[in-house]
Amino acid sequence: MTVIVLSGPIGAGKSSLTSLLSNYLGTKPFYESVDDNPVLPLFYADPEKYAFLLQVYFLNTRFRSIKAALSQDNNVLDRSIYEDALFFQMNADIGRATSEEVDTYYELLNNMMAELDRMPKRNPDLLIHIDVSYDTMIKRIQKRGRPYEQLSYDATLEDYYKRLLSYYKPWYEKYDYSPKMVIDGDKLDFIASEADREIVLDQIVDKLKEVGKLPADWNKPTDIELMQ
Ligand SMILES: Nc1ncnc2c1ncn2[C@@H]1O[C@H](COP(=O)(O)OP(=O)(O)OP(=O)(O)O)[C@@H](O)[C@H]1O
Ligand SMILES: Nc1nc(=O)c2ncn([C@H]3C[C@H](O)[C@@H](CO)O3)c2[nH]1
Repeated sequence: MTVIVLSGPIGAGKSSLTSLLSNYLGTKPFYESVDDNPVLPLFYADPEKYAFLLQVYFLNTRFRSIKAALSQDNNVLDRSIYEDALFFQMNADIGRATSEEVDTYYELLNNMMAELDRMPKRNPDLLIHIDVSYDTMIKRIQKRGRPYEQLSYDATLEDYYKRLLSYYKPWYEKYDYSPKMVIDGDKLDFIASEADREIVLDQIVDKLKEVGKLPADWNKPTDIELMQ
């Protein structure tokens, strides 16, 4: 049984790959709460005021998801608790958190991670990081069309998104909770191209085999459904 966590910038394709992969492997998907997240629009309207609240909201939902995922041991998560501090630290670095909020956040996060350390299954089996350039990221954000994420809503989002991207490389290098791999999200269009879809799924299956986590009873499906 496997627990796979995905990572990557906004619009990289994590939700899309989560649905594809969970169908392909016959596992359960866990999606990040976005459209039902009441704090997200508040954050984009007034980031200084809502950065801490939004982070606590995400941290709480991510803690719930990773605990359920590790307990059930047969899942794909479209973003996980391991990425939470990347967002918070980046927002803190641009002055959107007081030092008391920073201290409280890290204390809470450390408490949660210590809880995970006490679980029978403590870590995921694989991290799949989707790497995208700024151009791809912005195209996908436009394609998906959430109003408050558009540059036309707030021109300063360009800097925010570029800064966010710059935090991912060091984060990925440091991540050591499980084996990891990168998917080239600029080159491989696993939505529109069936050939690219095959390549991405083959890469993931090969990696799962390499780390001894491809379930022995798994059979390659003949028909890959995209549940979008
Ligand atoms: N490889 C791809 N090729 C082309 N379009 C894609 C690809 N992956 C995702 N998309 C499209 O880009 C948009 C964003 O994708 P998705 O919602 O999966 O991203 P995400 O990484 O989950 O984003 P977020 O971080 O905001 O939750 C969607 O409209 C999706 O159809
Ligand atoms: N500030 C902040 N912290 C997070 O942990 C976080 N996780 C996701 N997001 C934002 C990015 C997309 O708009 C949208 C969907 O990913 O939610 C976050 N924003």
